[in-house]
Amino acid sequence: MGEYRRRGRPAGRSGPRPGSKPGAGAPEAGKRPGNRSKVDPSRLAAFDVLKAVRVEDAYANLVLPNVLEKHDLNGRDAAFATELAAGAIRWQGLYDAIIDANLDKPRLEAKVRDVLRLGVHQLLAMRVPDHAAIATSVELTRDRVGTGPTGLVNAVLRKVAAHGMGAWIGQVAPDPARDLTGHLAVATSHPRWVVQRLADALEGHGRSRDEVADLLAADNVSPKVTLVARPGLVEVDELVEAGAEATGRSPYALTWGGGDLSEVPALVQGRAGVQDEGSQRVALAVDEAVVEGRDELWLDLCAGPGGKTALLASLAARRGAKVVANEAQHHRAKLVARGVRAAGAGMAGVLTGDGTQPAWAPGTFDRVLVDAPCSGLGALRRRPESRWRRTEKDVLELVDLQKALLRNALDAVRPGGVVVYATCSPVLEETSGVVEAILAERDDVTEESRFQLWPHTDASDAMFTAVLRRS
Ligand SMILES: C[S@@+](CC[C@H](N)C(=O)[O-])C[C@H]1O[C@@H](n2cnc3c(N)ncnc32)[C@H](O)[C@@H]1O
Repeated sequence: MGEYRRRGRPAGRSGPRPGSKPGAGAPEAGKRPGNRSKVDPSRLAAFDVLKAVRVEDAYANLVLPNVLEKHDLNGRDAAFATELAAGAIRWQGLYDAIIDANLDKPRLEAKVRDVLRLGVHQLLAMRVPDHAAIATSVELTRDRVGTGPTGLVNAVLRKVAAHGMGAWIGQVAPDPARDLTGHLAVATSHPRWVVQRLADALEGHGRSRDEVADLLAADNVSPKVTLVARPGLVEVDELVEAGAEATGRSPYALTWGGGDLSEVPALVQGRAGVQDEGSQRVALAVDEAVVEGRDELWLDLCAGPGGKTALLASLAARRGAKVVANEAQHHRAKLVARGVRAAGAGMAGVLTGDGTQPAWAPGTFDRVLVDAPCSGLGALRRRPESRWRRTEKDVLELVDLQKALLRNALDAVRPGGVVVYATCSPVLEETSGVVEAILAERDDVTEESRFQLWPHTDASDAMFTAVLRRS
C-alpha cells in the first residue's frame, strides 16, 4: 500500500488545512487532456478498486496494480489512488456511521456509498481541500452512477466537511465510559467482534487488554515494505547499497523506504524477497530449534504462496538439508515453485496435496513447519478489506482444520524432530487453543517455546509461533 500520509483534523474544523494549497497532493478533476471523463484517473481508479472488492470479492492489494496500469497512473497519482482506495476500505465502518448520520433515508445504492466513502476519506483523512473533495465526488457520481444521486452526494459531503474526524467520532461512536468495545469498534473502524477477540488475545497471551486501542490503531497504518535477504543468496550489504535499511531486529530483515523494487537485482532474481519480519521470525524458529542426529529433510506443510519456503530453503541449504513444500491449492503450489527458484539448492520439491491426507510415511521429516490457514486477524494492516470479510463463525470453523494439520505434522516428524506451528492471527482459539488441545491428546509431544508478536510493539504482523518436539 502507498505511503501517502494520513492526517487527522482537529475536531470541529472545516475548510482547507493550514499550509495546504488548493488541490495539494490531490489530482484535480478533468486534469488530463483527452480524457473523456471529467473525473481525474486517480479517483476513477480508487472507485474501480472499491467496486472490485465489493462485487468480485477481490483483494485490494492484488487488484491495485492492474487498476493503476489500466488508468496509466504512476508516481504521486498512483500513491494518491492507493491511499484513497485502501483508506476508504479500511475506514468504511466509521465512514458508514458518519454517512448514515447525514442521510434522511437509510437506504443507499452500493455504488453511491462507495463514492461517499471515497469523499469522506478525502475530507477527513487526506490533505484534499473540501471544495475539491466534494466537486470531484459529484463528478465521480455523474460518471459512474448517473446524475440522479449527485445532489445527495453533494449534500452529504457538505455536511461531513463541517466537522473534523474527532468531532464525528464523538458524534457517532458510543460513549467509551459506557461501552468501550463499541466505542473502539467505531472509532478505529473494526467490527465489534474483532475488537473483542483482539482484546481477549492480548490478555490470553500475557499482555494487558488496555493495549487493544494501540493494536487497533496499528492496524490502520499501512506497514513499511520489509525485505528479507535470503541467507547464502545475498548479503544484507547488497540491499543496503540498493537503498534498504537493516531493521536491527532480525539478521535478514530490512525496510524499504520507497523506489522501484523491480530495479533491485536481488529481488528480481529471488535472492531476496518482500516478507514481513514476523514471517521471517517463524522461519528462523524452524531453523534455530536444536535437532539432535539426522537433519536432512524439512517439510513446509502449508506452503503457498511460498514466502517462508524460500527463506526455509536458503536456511536448510546451509545445513545441507532440503525442504519439501506442500500446498493444497495447485495454483498456490505453482507460486511456491516460482518463488524458490533462487533457493533450489535447499529444495527437494513442491507437492500439491491436502496436508491432512499425507503423501509421505510417518516420521519422514526432521523439521516441519505448519503455517496454518487462519483468520488473518494479525495481518489486518496489510489487507484493508479483510476485517469486513471474516466472520466470527469462519474463525471458529478453521480450528478443526488447524488441529488436523498439526496432528499430521507431528506424525510426519521423526521422534526427536521439531514441529513449528504458526498463524498470522493472535486469536486464542487458533493459537494457544490449538496447541493446548493437541498437547492434551498426545503424550509424545512437548512444547519448547512460543511467542506472539504484535503490530503495535514489534513492527510486524501478529504472528503466533509454538515450537513442539516429538519425543
Ligand atoms: C497462511 S497460508 C501459508 C503462507 C505461506 N507459508 C507463506 O509464507 O507464504 C496457509 C496456506 O495453507 C493452505 N492450505 C489450506 N488448507 C490446507 C490443507 N488441508 N493442506 C495443505 N495446505 C492447506 C492454503 O491454501 C494457504 O496457502
